[in-house]
Amino acid sequence: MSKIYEKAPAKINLVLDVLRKREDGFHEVEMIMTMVDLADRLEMEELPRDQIVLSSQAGFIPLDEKNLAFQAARLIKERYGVKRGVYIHLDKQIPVAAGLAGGSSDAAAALKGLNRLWDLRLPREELELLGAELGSDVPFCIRGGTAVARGRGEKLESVSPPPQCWVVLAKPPINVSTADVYGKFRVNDVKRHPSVPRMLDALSRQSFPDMCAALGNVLENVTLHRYPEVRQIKECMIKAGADGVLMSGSGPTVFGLVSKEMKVARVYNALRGFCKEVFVVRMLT
Ligand SMILES: C[C@](O)(CO)[C@H](O)COP(=O)(O)OP(=O)(O)OC[C@H]1O[C@@H](n2ccc(N)nc2=O)[C@H](O)[C@@H]1O
Ligand SMILES: Nc1ncnc2c1ncn2[C@@H]1O[C@H](COP(=O)(O)OP(=O)(O)OP(=O)(O)O)[C@@H](O)[C@H]1O
Repeated sequence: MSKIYEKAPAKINLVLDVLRKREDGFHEVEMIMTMVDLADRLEMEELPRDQIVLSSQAGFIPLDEKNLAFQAARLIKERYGVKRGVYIHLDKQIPVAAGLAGGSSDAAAALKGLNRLWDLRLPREELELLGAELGSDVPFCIRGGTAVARGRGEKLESVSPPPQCWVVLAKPPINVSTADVYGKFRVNDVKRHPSVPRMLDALSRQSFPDMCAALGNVLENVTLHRYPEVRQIKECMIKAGADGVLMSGSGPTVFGLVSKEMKVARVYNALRGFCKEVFVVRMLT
């Protein structure tokens, strides 16, 4: 029986701005997201019975309907009346509740993989619409590449990829709930909104220094205020010589952009003193 494999990469937010709180409780955002080369891997295989079964080597994530990959499989199966079963093995590499969209990317990979396994031939736009039902970051994870995201994150416009560089990711041992961070966020407290056009200009000119200067995330202050260790990680990365440093999503992962290979080891080693989960990756361009 044939197996299908899908990679589920992590995302970082180069820009995350919040414009206002909406009537439906979500926030109107303006973000620029891009994928990095740290990925979960999903293996999908037909089951002889009509059931969704999920397994993982990671002991710390739910494997039932609370898992976003499970929810994705159930959604596509029910929506298109598929009467077949699937066994999904999730090789989890992306830290959980980290601001790296790990669960969202698993859901996206499950939708893409099952579209192939069950020969549904759904166009990408339809998968993105399905993905939006599972979470605000899922449509971007289906699209991949680099994109501006608006609305609650589901309205996408693909843009130029960032200039190539090293990305050091550091996640302190705390789990941050996205709902909590948005819940504590007050748009009137924002002193300076990051500029999406400025970042787009840096990307279109492939200017690494200008990209670093245009980084910005308005959720950072909420998480930094609550978790001083995130602030310490930022300071440590800057001191160690990272060229641009920002918290990703609602945190707590902080990423540092580094252009010169000889500087990467210094940043990595400095961070290892603070937290166990440190990764050196490349942008997925
Ligand atoms: C922080 C980011 O990861 C940045 O990319 C996203 O904005 C959040 O994306 P996500 O984790 O896929 O978010 P969802 O699962 O859709 O929503 C989780 C919770 O975050 C809040 N939320 C999320 C997205 C948004 N635009 N406004 C919100 O207020 C809502 O309280 C929601 O209940
Ligand atoms: N496939 C999955 N992988 C990781 N966590 C999952 C998954 N499915 C459900 N979860 C649950 O979702 C919560 C958030 O996990 P996730 O890793 O997606 O957060 P995140 O990286 O902060 O996402 P985002 O950046 O989109 O806000 C965790 O509490 C976890 O138990």
